[in-house]
Amino acid sequence: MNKTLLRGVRLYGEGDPVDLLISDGVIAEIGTDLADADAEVVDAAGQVALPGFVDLHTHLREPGREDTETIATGSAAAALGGYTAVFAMANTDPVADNAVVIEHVWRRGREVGLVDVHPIGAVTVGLGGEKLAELGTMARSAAGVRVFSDDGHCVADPLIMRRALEYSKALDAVIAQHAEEPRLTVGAQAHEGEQASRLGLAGWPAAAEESIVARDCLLALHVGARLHVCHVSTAGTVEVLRWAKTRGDAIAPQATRAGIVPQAGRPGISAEVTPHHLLLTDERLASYDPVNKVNPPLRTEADAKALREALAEGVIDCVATDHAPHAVQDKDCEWAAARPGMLGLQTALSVVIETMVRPGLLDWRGVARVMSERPAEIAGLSDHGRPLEVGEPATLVLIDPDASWTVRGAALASVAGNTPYEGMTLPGRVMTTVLRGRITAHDGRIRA
Ligand SMILES: NC(=O)N[C@@H](CC(=O)O)C(=O)O
Ligand SMILES: [Zn+2]
Ligand SMILES: [Zn+2]
Repeated sequence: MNKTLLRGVRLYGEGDPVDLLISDGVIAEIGTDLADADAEVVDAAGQVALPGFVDLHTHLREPGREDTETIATGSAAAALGGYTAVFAMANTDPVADNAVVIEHVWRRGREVGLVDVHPIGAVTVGLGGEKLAELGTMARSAAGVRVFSDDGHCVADPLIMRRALEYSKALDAVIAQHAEEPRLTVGAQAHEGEQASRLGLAGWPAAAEESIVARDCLLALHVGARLHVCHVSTAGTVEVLRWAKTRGDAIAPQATRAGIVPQAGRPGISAEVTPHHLLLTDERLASYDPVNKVNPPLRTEADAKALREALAEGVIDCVATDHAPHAVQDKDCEWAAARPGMLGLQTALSVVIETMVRPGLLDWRGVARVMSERPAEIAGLSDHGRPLEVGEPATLVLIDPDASWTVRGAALASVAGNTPYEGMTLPGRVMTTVLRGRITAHDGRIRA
């Protein structure tokens, strides 16, 4: 059966409920009282339909750390979280800095088939920050890489960063930067501020992020290339982005006159925020529980508030999970020895509802924008983040907006269980995820 009838959904949470007939991977009909004898019927009364989510920042850990996540388990977590496409970061072992590793991740993602897995290529060889990786070879591989990042590490050398931006421009790609001036974060354990002083933890100053973001925006504007800022965490970064985006719009014609042709089509400077930086703050560090350790660190309530407002306003373009599974032995240990990172794929939507929808900062159209349309646009995906209209790909998610659930790390699909939301009851539930007409997850279960 290649037909599915979704009954009683509200498109973007707006208007009266409609039925959606999916046939051969596309939305074939939208109307009321639709019927089709051959279709599988999904009763979705009262559920909100949005385009499938796109995560620009996922750590799938394969190859190398399959004891914490695999492409199969990470894809399952993604589908259960409402995602139809994820971008897999390059900090695997071996590093995805060449076409062989890239094509392995790409092929494995397709074999699993629950979500479109797009490998991100490393910017520098071995994430070492010294020598550019062969971006062109990765771009021309079967995976057609269009996002490059050394995430986990900052491309700290300004000349390497400039060259990376120049090459990426020629390849119609984007450089996603983990903005952290490494000289300012040597030994850092927590956001530099009152809480870190109280707890005796070495500080990670906001300026370590903001200085790199400012530098990279200037470089991207100078060469007319595309820059994407990963996991924005401070109010100051929001101010820098606001300035750079305004300047980007203003100087584009001048740049063209000076012979610098800006990369066409997609946004020049873009940025993401994680669900955990929207909801959690360094108040949580008082327990010294490393489940709260993440890079960049949890900041203050004033920062979180600025991030929520910037996301609502569009200064921050999208939500990305930075889903970062870690083994028990790397989390269940003393704070200083623990690895930074938290799970995010299955909790992202609920955290966005809690922090953005409930307080009235975003409506469901806004959720579609920050979790699907904008990330798809930034990465240049043409078949995700599409409007829910007849003839468009049936790549979508159905959400029960009134449900709530209690997070249990052990019950999540990831191999690892390091969720900071353990025991928390969060609003909204992903009911069904559909990828090109195929149901990948339904009612909390994967459909293989
Ligand atoms: N976010 C994290 O704290 N950790 C990430 C790396 C990264 O995103 O910088 C990881 O790979 O574990
Ligand atoms: Zn990072
Ligand atoms: Zn990351």
